[in-house]
Amino acid sequence: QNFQIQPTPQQYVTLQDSLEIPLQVSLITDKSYENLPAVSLVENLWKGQIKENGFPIYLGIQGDKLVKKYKKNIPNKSEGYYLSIEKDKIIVAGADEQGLFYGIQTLAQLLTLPKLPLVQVTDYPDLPYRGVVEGFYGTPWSQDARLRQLEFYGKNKLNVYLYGPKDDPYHSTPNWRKPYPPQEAAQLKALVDKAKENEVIFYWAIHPGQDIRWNTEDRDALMKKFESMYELGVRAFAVFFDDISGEGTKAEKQAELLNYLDDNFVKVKGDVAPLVMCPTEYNKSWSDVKGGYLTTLGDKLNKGIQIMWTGDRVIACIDKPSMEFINPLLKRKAYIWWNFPVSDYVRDHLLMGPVYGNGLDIKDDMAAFVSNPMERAEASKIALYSIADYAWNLESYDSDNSWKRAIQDLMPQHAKYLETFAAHNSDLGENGHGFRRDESVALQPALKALQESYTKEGKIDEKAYLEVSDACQQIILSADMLMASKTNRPLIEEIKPWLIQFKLVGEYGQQVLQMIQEQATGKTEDFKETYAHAQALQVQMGEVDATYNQNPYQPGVKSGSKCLMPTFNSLFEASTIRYNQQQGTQLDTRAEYQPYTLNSDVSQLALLPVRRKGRTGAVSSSNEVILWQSNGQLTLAMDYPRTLGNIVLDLGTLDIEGKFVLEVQTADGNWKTLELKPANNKTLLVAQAGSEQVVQFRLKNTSGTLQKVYFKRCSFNEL
Ligand SMILES: CC(=O)N[C@H]1CNC[C@@H](O)[C@@H](O)[C@@H]1O
Repeated sequence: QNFQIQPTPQQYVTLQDSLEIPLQVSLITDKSYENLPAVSLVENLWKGQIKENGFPIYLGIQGDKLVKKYKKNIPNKSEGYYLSIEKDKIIVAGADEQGLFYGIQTLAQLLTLPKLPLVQVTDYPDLPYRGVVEGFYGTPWSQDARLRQLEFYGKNKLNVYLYGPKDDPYHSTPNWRKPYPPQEAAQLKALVDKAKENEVIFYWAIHPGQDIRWNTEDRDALMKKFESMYELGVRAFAVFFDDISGEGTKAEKQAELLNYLDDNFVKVKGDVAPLVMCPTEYNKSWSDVKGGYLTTLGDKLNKGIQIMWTGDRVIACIDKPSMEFINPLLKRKAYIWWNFPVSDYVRDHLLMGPVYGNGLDIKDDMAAFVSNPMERAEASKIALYSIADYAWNLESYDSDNSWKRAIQDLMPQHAKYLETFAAHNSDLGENGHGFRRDESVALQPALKALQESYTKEGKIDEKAYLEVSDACQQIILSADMLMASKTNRPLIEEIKPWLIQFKLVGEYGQQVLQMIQEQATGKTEDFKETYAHAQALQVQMGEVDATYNQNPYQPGVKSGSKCLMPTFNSLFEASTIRYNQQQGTQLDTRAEYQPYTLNSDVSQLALLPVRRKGRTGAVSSSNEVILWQSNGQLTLAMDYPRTLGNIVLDLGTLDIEGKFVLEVQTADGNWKTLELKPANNKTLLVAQAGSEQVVQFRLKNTSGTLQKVYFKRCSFNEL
C-alpha cells in the first residue's frame, strides 16, 4: 500500500527529494498561539525535543506577519492550510486555527515515513461539517470509546461529533428535562475538552419529542437543560424530532421552539454554533410534501438553523436527485445524516465493507455529511475513515482504495487478516429497510462457478474449487490471527463473537468442499463422516448464534451471510441429495431451514426478516414509527400446520381495542379471532393460539383509518 495522505488532499506536490526527520525542532510562531491544539500537537510530535536552535518550523494563521510571504499559497477556505516541507524549514500556515491544526495532522502522517518528503500541500475540505452523529439505538458508546473516537476524528479531519444516543435517558424521554447526574456530567465535560483538543465541535443533542408539551414550562425546561450543558462546556446544540408520534410532530410548534432557542439562547450566548435539528419527516419516503411539514420548517425556521436529512429513504445513499428534491423544500442545503454503518436494525451483522454509493458530484449541495455508526465503536472506524476521505474531497474519492487504507490504519500489523474478515462481513442480510451491501466480492465468481458446476452437473470446477479452498484456509488463518492479536484489543473484543463464527464458516466450507469431492469421485466411505463433520459445524455455528449478542431485536452472530454461507449450504444439500440418490440413503439434506414466511402490504413491514431460534419465531423489529394503513395486514405463514403457544406483540401502545385484530387460520381453513391481553406494565400484548394446529396468523388494522404505531415485537413459540 503506497503512502497516501488521509483524507486525500486537494493539491499535493512532491519535489522528488527528502529530508532526514529532524530530531530537534524550534517552533517559530505567534506567542498567543501557545495554547492552540495545533501547537500542542507539534509538541506531542517532538516530545521534549523543542529547542531554540532546532530545525525551524513556522506556524501561522492567515494575517500573521510570520506567514505574510505565503499569503497567496494559503487557500482562502475555512479549515484550509498550506504545508511546505523544505530543506531548511517547514511552514504550516492555516486559513484559520482549524486549518493550522489540520496542516500539522498532515505533517504527522508524513512523519511516519522513513524520511520527510519535500512537499507542498495546499488543502481544504469540500464540506464545512464532516463527522459522526452517535444517534443509534442500542448500547451507547463507552467513555473510553468516545475519547478514542475524538482522537480519531482529529487525525482524519472530521470536525463534528453530535452526541445523541437514543438509549441515553437524559438525551431522550423521560429524563431529557433533568440535568445529568454528577458522574455522567463529569464524563461529558471530559469529552468536550477532548473534542476541543482535536478541533471537533461537540454538539449535545436532545430528543424531547415523544412527550414534549408545547407550553412555556417545557420550553423553559429545555432552555434550563441547555444551560446546564453550557456550564459543562458545550458550545453546540441540536434538537432531534425523529421517530416520534403525537403532539411533538407538529412542524409549526417545532419551528417556534427552535427559533425561540435560536433567539434566546444561541444569539444571546454569542459563542454557540448554529443549531442543528432533525425533522420528524427526515427522509423522502415518509414525507408528505403537500401536507406541508417540510415546507413549514423551510419557511419558518431561522435561516441559520441546520436541518438534517437521511435521503430518499431511512437508509439510503445520497445523490444529486436526493439533494435536488430536499434543498428547495428546506430553502437551505440539507445537513446529511447518513445512516451507515449504523446496524441497530441488523444487530447480528457487522458492516465492515467499503463506503460506496454516495454521489461524487454533490459537494455544493450539502451543508454537512455526518455518519450514524454502529454501536461497536472500533469496528465503525473502517467506514468512518472512508467517510472522512469522502467528505473532505468528494471528487477524488475511491471507495476500494480508501477501504484498504482504513484497514491498514486500524490494524497495521494484521491488515491482510482484517481485510479478509472485513471482505466477508459487510452485508446486512435481509432487513426492513431493504438496504444491502456487496460481500465476498473477490470470491463471488469462484463461489458461483463452483456452485453452478456442481449443483447443475455434479461436476467439480477444479479452478474454482482450489480458489474457494484457499479462501477457506485464509478465513481460518485470519480469524485465528485476529483473535490472538496483541494490537487493537478494543476492536478484537468488539468483534470476537464474529471472529469465532467466521472461523467456523471457514471450517464448514472446508468440509463441504470435501463432501462434493467425495461424492463426485465416489469415495462414499468417507462421505458419511465428512457429512457428520459438516453437521457438527452447523450445530456449533447455531450455538454461537444462540449464545453471543443476545439483544432482544436481532439476536445472534451472522458471518459470511450473503455469499459464503448460502453457497456452502447449497453445496451441502446438493451433495447430500446426490449421495442419497447414489446410495439409497435418507440423510437429512437440510442445512438450515426457515419454516416461517412473512407477508405484508404495509410497506415498512414488508421486508422485515423472520428469525427462528429453536422453537420460537420472531419478526425483526423496527426502530421507526410504522404508518399502518387502514386494512393493512401482516401475515405469518407456516410451512405446514403447526401448534403454536403464545403470540406476543408490542406496538408501543396497549390501546389497540377496535384498531387491530389478531386472527389465526387453523388447518381446516377457518379463521378465528384471538384475544390480546396486556402482559406487563409496559405495552406487551399476549394471545394464546389455542390447541388446534395453525397454518397462519395475521394482524390487521380494522380501525378504518391510518394507525401510527411502533413495531417493537412480534414473536411466537411452537408447543
Ligand atoms: C434520523 C434517523 O435515522 N433516526 C433513527 C431512525 N432511523 C435509523 C435508525 O436505525 C436509527 O439509528 C436512527 O437514530
